[in-house]
Amino acid sequence: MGSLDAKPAAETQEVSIKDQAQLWNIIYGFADSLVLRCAVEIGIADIIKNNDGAITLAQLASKLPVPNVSSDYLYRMVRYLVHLNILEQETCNGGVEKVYSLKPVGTLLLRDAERSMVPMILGMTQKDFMVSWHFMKEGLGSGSTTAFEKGMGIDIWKYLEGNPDQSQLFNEGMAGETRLLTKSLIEDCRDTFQGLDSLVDIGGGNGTTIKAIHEAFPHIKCTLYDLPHVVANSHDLPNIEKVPGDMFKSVPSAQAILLKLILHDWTDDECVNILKKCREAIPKETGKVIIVDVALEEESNHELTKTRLILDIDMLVNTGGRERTADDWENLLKRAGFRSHRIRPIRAIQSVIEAFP
Ligand SMILES: C[S@@+](CC[C@H](N)C(=O)[O-])C[C@H]1O[C@@H](n2cnc3c(N)ncnc32)[C@H](O)[C@@H]1O
Repeated sequence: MGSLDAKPAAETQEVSIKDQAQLWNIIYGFADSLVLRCAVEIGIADIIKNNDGAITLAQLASKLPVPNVSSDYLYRMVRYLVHLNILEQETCNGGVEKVYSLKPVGTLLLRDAERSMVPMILGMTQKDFMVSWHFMKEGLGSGSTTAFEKGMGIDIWKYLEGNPDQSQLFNEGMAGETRLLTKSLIEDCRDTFQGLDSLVDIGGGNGTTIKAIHEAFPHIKCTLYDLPHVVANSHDLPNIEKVPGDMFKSVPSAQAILLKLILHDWTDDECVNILKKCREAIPKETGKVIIVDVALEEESNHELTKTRLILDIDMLVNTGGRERTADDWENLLKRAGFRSHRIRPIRAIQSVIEAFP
């Protein structure tokens, strides 16, 4: 008898309270996102920081930008944030009063912190960006149309082009979210950049990444390349050339090309198209394409696997792209005509994939 036959019928298997609770947690997963959004909207993290790092509920209520705060409502929100490991709760005055401070994750909710995730939280949880998740079923049978397009009637890049405020939030969100990633990229892959004389960051957003690379390696001639409306609103970038354009039409020439969080937005055929253009834009002997994207290990129990799989679903729903396994990368790079490549893990959710023409 095969092992499949050995299993009892599914409906006769024991189901525990724990199983049921697990499903409740999944059903209400959106509560985590939206309690977080509310915490950001009312600025809890900054209020705590500006109160010397610790605050009582009454103090917090008095500093919120909301009239007549209900202390019961606020307490229950704060209690949930403690449970989410965002706030720390301690007691003082002989255990009578509770005092709240920021856990390390909570510091990512500070508005002006270098690695703030506030724009990303506000961007990803705003109503327009949640519509696509309700169109997953329609996306399933759609061929080339994403759930985002099904829900919003327009693809994500056109939507951002027509909504400057959302576009700015998205670009700031990407920049904030990837500051830690860029730090790991620079620190863990110094040898990748050290010998380069020129580098183009394709789809470089508001220029945060290329600016950091230029600061770490000032000898490299750096270029930011992105869609015209994105380049027009990018940071002031001394000594960095800005080139507006469409990577599906052409890419500027350089010794190396950086594709950071780009290929996961596109289908395999679209990636092959982009990668072929990149291969033609770099020198055959000394050139390379530096890809920064997830290298998915589907079977792994690694602590970051869930995050990587969530990002894959995000790509599935919103951009039509995907997160890729080592085999997927190998196939893609072979199809685009690259001679060899190596995947380098860094201290990040993503890895670095160096591809040689
Ligand atoms: C997910 S963001 C990544 C931004 C940045 N590389 C980073 O790591 O934060 C994708 C970027 O690709 C850009 N993009 C989308 N379509 C493009 C195109 N056809 N040509 C050039 N850039 C494009 C977007 O404007 C956006 O800045």
